[in-house]
Amino acid sequence: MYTLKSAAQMRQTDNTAMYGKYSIAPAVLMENAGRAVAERGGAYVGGWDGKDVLILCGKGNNGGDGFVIARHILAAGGRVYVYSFGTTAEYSEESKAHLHTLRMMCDNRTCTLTMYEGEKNDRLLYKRLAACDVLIDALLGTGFSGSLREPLARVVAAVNERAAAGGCTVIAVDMPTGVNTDTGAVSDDIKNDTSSPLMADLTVTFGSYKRGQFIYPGKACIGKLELDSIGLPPALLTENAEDNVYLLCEADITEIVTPRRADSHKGTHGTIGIVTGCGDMVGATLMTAHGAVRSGAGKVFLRVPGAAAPYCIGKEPEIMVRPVGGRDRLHFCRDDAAEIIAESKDWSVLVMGPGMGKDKELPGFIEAVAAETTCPLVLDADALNALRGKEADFFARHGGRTVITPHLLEFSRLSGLATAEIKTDLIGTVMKFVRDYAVTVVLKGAPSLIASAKTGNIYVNETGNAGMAAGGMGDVLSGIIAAMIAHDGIGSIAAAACAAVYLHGAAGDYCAGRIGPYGFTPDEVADAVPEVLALWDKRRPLTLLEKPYII
Ligand SMILES: NC(=O)C1=CN([C@@H]2O[C@H](COP(=O)(O)OP(=O)(O)OC[C@H]3O[C@@H](n4cnc5c(N)ncnc54)[C@H](OP(=O)(O)O)[C@@H]3O)[C@@H](O)[C@H]2O)[C@@H](O)CC1
Ligand SMILES: Nc1ncnc2c1ncn2[C@@H]1O[C@H](COP(=O)(O)OP(=O)(O)O)[C@@H](O)[C@H]1O
Ligand SMILES: [K+]
Repeated sequence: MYTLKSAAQMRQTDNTAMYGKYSIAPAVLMENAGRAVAERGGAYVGGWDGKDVLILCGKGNNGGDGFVIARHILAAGGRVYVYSFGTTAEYSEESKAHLHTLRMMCDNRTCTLTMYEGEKNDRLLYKRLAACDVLIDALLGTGFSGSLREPLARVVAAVNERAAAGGCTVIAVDMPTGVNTDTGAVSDDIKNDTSSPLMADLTVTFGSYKRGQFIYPGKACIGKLELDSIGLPPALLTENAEDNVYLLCEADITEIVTPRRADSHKGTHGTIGIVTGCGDMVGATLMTAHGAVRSGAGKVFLRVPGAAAPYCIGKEPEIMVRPVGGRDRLHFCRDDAAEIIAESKDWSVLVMGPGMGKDKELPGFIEAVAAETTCPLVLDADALNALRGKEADFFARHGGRTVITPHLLEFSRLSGLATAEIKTDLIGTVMKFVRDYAVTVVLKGAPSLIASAKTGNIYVNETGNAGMAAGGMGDVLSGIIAAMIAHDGIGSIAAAACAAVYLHGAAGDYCAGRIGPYGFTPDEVADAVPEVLALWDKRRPLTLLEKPYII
């Protein structure tokens, strides 16, 4: 599992490394950073020998890295043309030191340094841009916010134009200029169409991955992403005092979803109660159940309103379908709650939401069931909509054993925030929501975020693909989450949610590889879950030495 840091957390890490007990000299960290870019960038472009490299340096420490990079590329046989957008006086002490060394190396042939003073320098700068093989973006890193100001806005626009024409390879130092480290928001001033962010082919980032590298639209600017420790102490890189955000990796999930015990029986693998559907919607119900079956649930009970039952019975023989109410019953009613509550005493987990419709009786039913049942709840779709306006009270009472799985629009309804506002800071918004409501959240999308009610930690999931942008994919996920909650030995609801989201996306990726980039169905994604589990079993190490990380 990788930690995804915010700009402030990265600054804190750097400061502790430099001024705390480790006492790493600031110029050494900068040296390591610059050297990492030169080495990794060199490998990416097939060596520096004979290459013309334009290096753009901002007035902050990102620019300081650029001075170091120039020195190493020069030593590796490249020609470097460095533009500094800061004045000597503005630079930090370590940047000043590296600027001085670079200045001493300038020979006006293989190494030039221009202190950019305004438009008068543009002509030669653009000529250099038109002729370079590689462009190094050391303009702005973690210090960027808002929209790009001039002259950087026009310079970045020119770089993008040249790169889009296939002219040069673009390597970003730490962050592409114009991408917000915390949110993935990008510079995009609609009044000024030249303020778009820099589009990199390769980004070499330092110490820890940053949140904005994994959230769109920033993620689209990163290109290939490489992480270099730059010699920072590992102990400083994994944990922060608060607000921890992690990237899920396969090893984290295979640790949670342990192989089946050979002597297990159907009771070991949980009994899933799926209480969904309405008279004119049974597809969602069946897809939810199918997701649970394919993810290894021991037993799956499906309870649907009477009118929906004939369309479910026998569709999948392993699912036990029972109608609620008579043959003319289209929706669940408040009075159905007692029957479900009684039955749920034998269930390991209860799913409500997919395809339940919007009948006015539904909120009363869902609230009554949730209040009386004691099993974990997975609430999706119509169950979430039914909670509107009552979520604070509901989560205060049942949040601890509940996973909610909204997509962006459902999350907008629940949080009362506009989707555009949520998108400006996806991670921050979910973090605040979980802190306020103490319920485990799966915010579905690309990427999906999982937030643990217990720890407030956020887990970013990268599996999945645009082929999954199709009706019913979320229903299958609800079933997978339920099966993972019931999975033998799973540590917590949040761990189950992380495992399920990762598995769901991996199954989607498997389908995209086997069937094609889109057009595969939710049921095919569910059917691919055992295939993914089989691949995991093949790759699994014999012994699991570490404890699960997600709690
Ligand atoms: N020990 C360490 O710390 C290490 C740090 N390292 C490196 O340092 C980087 C962080 O350095 P940093 O903090 O100096 O920030 P940085 O990204 O250079 O930008 C600051 C400048 O941005 C400017 N600016 C902001 N928004 C703007 C806008 N919209 N449009 C235009 N300008 C804008 C802002 O200007 P101001 O608003 O203050 O006028 C300010 O001058 C980090 O990414 C890594 O590369 C490595 O060397 C490893 C060791
Ligand atoms: N572009 C994408 N990349 C990765 N995953 C995606 C993408 N589009 C959709 N998904 C996944 O597919 C599922 C869609 O769920 P949802 O929107 O609830 O669909 P539905 O309500 O039709 O079942 C979510 O798990 C989401 O993360
Ligand atoms: K940069």
